[in-house]
Amino acid sequence: MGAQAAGPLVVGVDSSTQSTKALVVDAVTGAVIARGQAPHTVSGGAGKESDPRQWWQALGEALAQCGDAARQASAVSVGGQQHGLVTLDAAGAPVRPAMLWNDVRPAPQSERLIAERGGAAAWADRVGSVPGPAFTVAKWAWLKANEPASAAATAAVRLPHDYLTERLTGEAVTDRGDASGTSWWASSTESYDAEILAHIGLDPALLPRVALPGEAAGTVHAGHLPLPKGALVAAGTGDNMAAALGLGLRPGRPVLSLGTSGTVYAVSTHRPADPTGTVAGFADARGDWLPLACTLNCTLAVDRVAALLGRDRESVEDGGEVVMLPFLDGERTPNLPGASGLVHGLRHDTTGGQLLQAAYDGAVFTLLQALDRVLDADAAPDAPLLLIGGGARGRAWRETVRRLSGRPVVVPEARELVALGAAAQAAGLLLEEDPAAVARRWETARGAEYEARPRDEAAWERLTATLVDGAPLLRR
Ligand SMILES: Nc1ncnc2c1ncn2[C@@H]1O[C@H](COP(=O)(O)OP(=O)(O)O)[C@@H](O)[C@H]1O
Ligand SMILES: O=C(CO)[C@@H](O)[C@H](O)COP(=O)(O)O
Repeated sequence: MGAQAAGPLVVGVDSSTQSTKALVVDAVTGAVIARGQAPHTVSGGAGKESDPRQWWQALGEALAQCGDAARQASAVSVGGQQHGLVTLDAAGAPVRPAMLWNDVRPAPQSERLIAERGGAAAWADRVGSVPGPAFTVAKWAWLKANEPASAAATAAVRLPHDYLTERLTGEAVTDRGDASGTSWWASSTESYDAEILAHIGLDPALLPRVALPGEAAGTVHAGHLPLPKGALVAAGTGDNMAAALGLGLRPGRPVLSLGTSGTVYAVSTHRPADPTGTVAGFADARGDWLPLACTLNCTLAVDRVAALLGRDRESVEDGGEVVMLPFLDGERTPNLPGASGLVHGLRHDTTGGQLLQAAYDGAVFTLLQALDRVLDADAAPDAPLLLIGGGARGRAWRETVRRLSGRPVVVPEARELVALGAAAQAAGLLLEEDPAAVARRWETARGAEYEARPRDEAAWERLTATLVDGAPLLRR
């Protein structure tokens, strides 16, 4: 147990790629009273899949670690990894494992869908995003083409967070934030797009209701989790939208998140529609927008390079001119689903530490390249970057971001911003307040500030040139 509670308790959940994290939080002060975490298994190889039942089990374990505090909660909310395709049969059991956001097998379906419905600009204009392989629409098309029996047996389609919300409440409910990562929810109309659903042969009756911002999904109905029956359950949202809530973000404040995925985003008052597909035009959980770019290769890729080199993740070294594009899983930003890692400029005197630093540089470069596209007129050009996610705890990550961005960086003290954002959503529901205002009251964005350093232009140019010159290899 952590601090003593002064107000009612709320639970915030982050069901992300690698694990479920649960926080019990004082709704008035934001003090974290208890926390728990339990791991998930992700399949290796070409496909990335997880069993949704394991997320539910992990949720139970993480809540159990919170002890009595979870049993006293008045409201709960679940933030979850975006885009995952959860297919359930008529009894609510998974037809097959969920296909995750980082599963690049639907690349051919993504290309076909873009071409069949007027090209990239038409998609961006209509739904807000160009549907790359990450988007749920491409995953459903892959399932129809490759496993028609599984598609035919599907009686309900869910995203990870609303699968868990439904198991908690018995209600089929999602929210605009996570729905905007499907590409069958259109940002231009803020509703499911009947024409796109007809095009991919998905019956709208299989989808959950989209709750309005601030609306409840229901109450806890299942007795088998350590949560009080009847506690309020908020609609929940995608993990990046939850982190935006958790930081109490105002429009124009840039965030860089270093986790299983790398993401850069900012809240915007303008509906995004990037025809290049670099920026996903997500909705946020409140009624604004969340333009975001996401990479597939972030902390796991750099940790893998460190392991290959037999080095601790912090033992980087300056100098040399070696460049690495650590696209171990293919890449989403830039859209190179078939790519693998590329090293250029290796010399006899290149050290292991320099090679590891090159992996950090490559991972951070791809995110920062997308940042300029993410930021719009709402953003001040020199606004400090909020650095979050597991990687934000690492010195090598932080110093790489400072050296390649040329911006000041703030690392919030609060660690679990997705779970905190879900907790703020639950508190907002309970106290009838704006969840972002709740998070600002909790001062979740407070943290150590690091001043801007001049950008390392030479490294930036080497990375840009390697990406351009390496294109034929990366596109294979
Ligand atoms: N102290 C640390 N320094 C650097 N990286 C860290 C540290 N602690 C955790 N990480 C990295 O954070 C990653 C997990 O980040 P997290 O944001 O929790 O993941 P997820 O995106 O699945 O929620 C791990 O893959 C690990 O590489
Ligand atoms: O696909 C995206 C964003 O579009 C990812 O950010 C996922 O939402 C997975 O998040 P993490 O497990 O890294 O938190």
